[in-house]
Parts: sequence; structure tokens; C-alpha cells
Amino acid sequence: MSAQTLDGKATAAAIKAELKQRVASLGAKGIVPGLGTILVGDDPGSHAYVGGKHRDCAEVGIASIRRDLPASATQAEVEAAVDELNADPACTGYIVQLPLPEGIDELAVLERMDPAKDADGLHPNSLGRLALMREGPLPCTPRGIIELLRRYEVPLRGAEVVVIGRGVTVGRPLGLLLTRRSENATVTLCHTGTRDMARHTRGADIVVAGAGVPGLVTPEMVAPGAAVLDVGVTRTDDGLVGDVDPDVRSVAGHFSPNPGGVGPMTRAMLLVNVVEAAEAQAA
Ligand SMILES: Nc1nc2c(c(=O)[nH]1)N[C@@H](CN(C=O)c1ccc(C(=O)N[C@@H](CCC(=O)O)C(=O)O)cc1)CN2
Repeated sequence: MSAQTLDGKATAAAIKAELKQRVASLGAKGIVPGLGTILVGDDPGSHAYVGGKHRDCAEVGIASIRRDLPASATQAEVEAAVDELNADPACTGYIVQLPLPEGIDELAVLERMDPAKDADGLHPNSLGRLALMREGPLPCTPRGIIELLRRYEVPLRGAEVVVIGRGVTVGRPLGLLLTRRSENATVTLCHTGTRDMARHTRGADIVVAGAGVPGLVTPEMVAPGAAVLDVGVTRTDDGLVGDVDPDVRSVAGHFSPNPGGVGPMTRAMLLVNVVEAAEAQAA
């Protein structure tokens, strides 16, 4: 068996084409969505992600506002950038690119954001609403995972899903999203304290690996026909390496590689969040 590829790049391109239409309809009503980004420091990965987000905005017709601060920025300077975007009427939603440099209190920065302008669902209010099963902006990577599975018709209802990694941008909110009534999956959240990971993954219909440990998921750990999504990111001299041994393709039914899988979906879902917020404002 060779797994069907869950192609995040192609799916994200289709979503962006749909969004272009929706942004044009908003424009006809005089509404121009504007995405702001705050980037602090020199991390090359973060610079590449933020650059990509601004290119995406240009592609679909969303205005964008960029605030880049040096690695030496103080807490007060980062918070001043937050205050500026909170007050800017051209900025309808914004993100603070994570992680922030050491020494900056990330939670304090996120808490200072106007929750009504949270474009990537990582404000404590938005995460709280998700936990309470209320409407709100959804974190982009978990939303992208669910949208990718939906578009490839991988069933979630009743599925056993193993999520590896409990971080705030992927694993923890993904568990909350998958267990909403609309998805109705059963979730096992594995982490560094999990005693026997393979025992869990072998029984799963879907495995999402986002631990940042190269080669963590091997073919022997996967049930025949399962969907496996690689969300792990480790940067090496040879480039980006995911958590899943690509030989998993010989066992799995669907495989989302990294790169080329969930990453582009993360970017596309940010645009969806911005457009949805503007549409809600227009209604
Ligand atoms: N404020 C946020 N910070 C971070 C988030 C987030 O959703 N909000 N997620 C990640 C980084 N991220 C978006 O910000 C992101 C990650 C990966 C990709 C992507 O397209 N990756 C490509 C590979 C690119 C490469 O070679 O590095 C792919 O998978 O094909 C986009 C966005 C952490 N921070």
C-alpha cells in the first residue's frame, strides 16, 4: 500500500482562491480586512513565516501591516506595538509571531491584545472560548489539520485520534477542537510523560505528530490504512525534518508530509480567520 498524500500546498491554494472571491465581495461593501503582524527578533523560521503571511494577504486582497522589532526589544516596546495595533482601525486582526525571544513575557503580550482583533486564536480569551465550546477565532494549525482531513474526506466522527505533543499552538487546542460535537472524535493526547506511545498509535485511525522529535513515528507504530499527519518541526543543516519516518507511507492510508502538508494550511487558516471576522463585522 502507498498512502494518499494529504497535499496541504494544493489545498491551501484552493482555499486562497475561494477567499479572493470573498474579499472582493467585502470590498464591494467598502470593507477592507487588514492583517497586522508583530515579529520580534531574528529567528529565520519566524521571518520566513511572517513574510509568507504578507505574501498570502497580497494574493487574496487583504491589506497588511507589519511591525518588526529587533531581538533587543524590551517588554515595554513589544507591548507598545500591541497597543498600536489595538488602536489602528486599518488593522482588523493581527498576530504576534511565536515564539517570542527569551526574556519577553509571552502571556503578558498575548493578554494585552484586544481579543476582538485576535486573528490566530491564541489569545487566552479565544482559547478559553474554545475550551468552553463557544464561538471564537480558532488556532490556525489545528484548524488547518481538520480542514485538510475534511477536504480529503477522512472521517473524524467516532475516529480514534492520537495527538502527539501538548503545545499551545497545536496539540492542546487540537484535542479541544476534535472533541467538539461537530467533530466527535475520541482523542488521546500523548506527550513526554506517555509510557508506551506505540500502544496508543497502533490503535489509532488518525495520528497527528507534533512533538519536534525527528523519526518519532515509525511504520511499526501505525495501523494499516491510518491517516498520519506530520506537524513536527526540527531544523537541521539539511533543512526541515518532521516527526514521522516517511516509510510510514507503506502502511498508512493517508499521509500529510512535512514540509508541504499542514504548514501551508496554517497560513491559509489565518486568512480564513481574518476574512470571517470581517464578514461578521459586515453582517
Ligand atoms: N502566532 C503564531 N505563531 C506561530 C504559529 C501560529 O499559528 N501563530 N505557528 C507556527 C509557525 N507558523 C505560523 O506562524 C507556520 C509554520 C509552518 C508554515 C509552513 O508553511 N511551512 C512549510 C515549510 C516552510 C519551511 O521550510 O520552513 C511547509 O510545511 O510546507 C507556515 C506557518 C509557530 N508560530
